[in-house]
Amino acid sequence: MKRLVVVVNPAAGNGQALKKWHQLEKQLAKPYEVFFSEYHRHAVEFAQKISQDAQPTLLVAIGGDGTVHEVIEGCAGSTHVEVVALSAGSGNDFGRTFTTVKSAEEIDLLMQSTISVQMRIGQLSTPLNRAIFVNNAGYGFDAKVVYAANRSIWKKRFNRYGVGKVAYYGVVVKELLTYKPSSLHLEIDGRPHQIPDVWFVVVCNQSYFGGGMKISPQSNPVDEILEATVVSNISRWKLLVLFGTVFIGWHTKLKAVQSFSGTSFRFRFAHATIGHTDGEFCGELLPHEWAEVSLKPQTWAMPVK
Ligand SMILES: Nc1ncnc2c1ncn2[C@@H]1O[C@H](COP(=O)(O)OP(=O)(O)OP(=O)(O)O)[C@@H](O)[C@H]1O
Repeated sequence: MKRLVVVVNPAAGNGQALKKWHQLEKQLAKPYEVFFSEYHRHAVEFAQKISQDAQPTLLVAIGGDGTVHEVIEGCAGSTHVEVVALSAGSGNDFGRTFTTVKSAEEIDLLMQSTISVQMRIGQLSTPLNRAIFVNNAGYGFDAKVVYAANRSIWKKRFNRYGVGKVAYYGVVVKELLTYKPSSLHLEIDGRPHQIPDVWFVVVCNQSYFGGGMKISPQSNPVDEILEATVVSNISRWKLLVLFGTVFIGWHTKLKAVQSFSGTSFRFRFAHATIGHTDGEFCGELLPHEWAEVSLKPQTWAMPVK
């Protein structure tokens, strides 16, 4: 018999996760355990503990991409812990590709199921940092927006009134006006590419990033390859238009957008550039330091109904 454990990030989706949990707990059949994360990466520590027990477990992560990322990181490599999300964040890119649940009935079905699939995890290594990603890892303009938005006092203030996205768009415009593109040296399975004037590079395990933008339409988390999208040599205002076309996947036709596929990526920038994995800040890459991205031999188990 599987054990049911629910992880709730009370901060996710501006309190949406907590609301969804309160609705769910009224319908959920006992027994179950519930855990509330109290700080950044708390859910990693908890999922690690859970995966040390030998008991087969279904872990339901209630939150956004950051919460799902932390839970999967904590139990990566364990075959007896299955992870499924109940999307309650502001972006929820994970749920656009991977299985999610919405109700107690769906959780009940997964509790009875004996089938799960192994999904691959991406891995990012820099001289100072090592991180996993489920959705994508990016460096440049997009990471700068993530970083600035998460620290914006306006986001917190606007969030109180449920309009946090207004602050987010404000950050996008500010970064659009001030971000300085940098040249990129990118190697894919050993093949070198020198690309000047790069706004960002994002390596994807699935298609979506930034809350529904189909940045990498060909990415499929069950294959053995990753795709990198590089946006370069484009004016600030055309970049804004490009972000509009990303939602429908038309950006790949633009000259400023290059797509590459492979199993192992290495890159470095001429200027210090910050990065993210699954929308979580993952540190700065100093000029000429290498970042390496590959598919990790490890996997995480996703339950099947
Ligand atoms: N109790 C807590 N208080 C504040 N932050 C927390 C707490 N628990 C976890 N966190 C952090 O909250 C951050 C945001 O979580 P998450 O990404 O799930 O929500 P979101 O940002 O609303 O959604 P999305 O990433 O889909 O836009 C994560 O970095 C996580 O580490």
